[in-house]
Amino acid sequence: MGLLVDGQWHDKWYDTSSSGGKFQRESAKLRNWVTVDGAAGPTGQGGFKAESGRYHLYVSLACPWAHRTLIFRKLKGLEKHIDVSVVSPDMLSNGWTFNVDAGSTGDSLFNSDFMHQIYTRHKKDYSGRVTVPVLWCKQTNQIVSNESSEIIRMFNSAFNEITSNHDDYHPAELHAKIDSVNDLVYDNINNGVYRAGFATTQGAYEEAYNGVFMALDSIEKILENNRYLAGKRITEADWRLFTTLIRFDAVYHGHFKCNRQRLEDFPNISNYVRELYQWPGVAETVNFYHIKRHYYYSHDMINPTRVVPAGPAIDFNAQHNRGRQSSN
Ligand SMILES: N[C@@H](CCC(=O)N[C@@H](CS)C(=O)NCC(=O)O)C(=O)O
Repeated sequence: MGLLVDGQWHDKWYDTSSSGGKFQRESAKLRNWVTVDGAAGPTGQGGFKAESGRYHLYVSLACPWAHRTLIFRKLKGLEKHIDVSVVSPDMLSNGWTFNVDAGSTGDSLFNSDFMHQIYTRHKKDYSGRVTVPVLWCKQTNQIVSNESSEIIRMFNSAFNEITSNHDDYHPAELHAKIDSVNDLVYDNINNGVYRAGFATTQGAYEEAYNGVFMALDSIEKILENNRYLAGKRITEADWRLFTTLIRFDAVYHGHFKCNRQRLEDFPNISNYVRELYQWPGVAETVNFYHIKRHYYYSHDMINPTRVVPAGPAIDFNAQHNRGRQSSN
């Protein structure tokens, strides 16, 4: 684990000493948008027109943020149009690697050894964390975006004319609702589990832990009367939550100490996560070997023996009861 400073790799864990033991996530720095006609998006530069074969996605199958982009690539029929390289689950002194023996597909564009080489290929003297996902433009040889929440919005709409898939997971009439659910889920659940797991003081951990379960209790209530988080219709808010939920009992409950309850103990959430897991194409994006191996093996300051737990045994293919809610 580390970061680039003026293009040089430094092996360095997150510094929580100046923040009272709190983990603070660095915001993503590369924020251009692929658009239908190449016009600039809400942030960054223009020039990235949606075209088949022009973009490449770098992901980890362990990472919940990268997982969102893989799900949208599936749901939106983009597999033929956007190819993918998968890093190894082991993120050690060189950060993410393309070590094929350790579970990577290799870097199919440049045959690089390390993900940080993709960032320095983009900009020789890049400074910052080397995160996945990354959307790469093969035509201009640069990173378009390293922000998953924006990559899924590009995938949701920019390629519709190419794929003829007009499914919309961010419909205009639900923007406000989706934003409010996303705020609750991002701070307290998606990032909340990391804030609990990477906290280095008791107080910072407990604050994050309380947020995780406050938000899960709210979600459990929402799902009592609504099939999905924004009502009747599945939206990006559901997929953004799903990638944390599917990892929860396997990793966040134990490794990140989010252990008031397992998700299996929440009747609505546990059925809902099964419905989403069983959604066509989605199970293929979930890889529990990469998920467990990454966290338990890479974070040796949390788990110094690097022993990866064998369980839990959970059947995500079991029948769910969703669809019986009075949807509103
Ligand atoms: N804001 C980013 C966050 C991505 C992120 O933090 N990815 C993690 C993997 S789960 C990572 O690559 N971490 C490496 C690091 O922080 O050095 C997004 O949502 O795309």
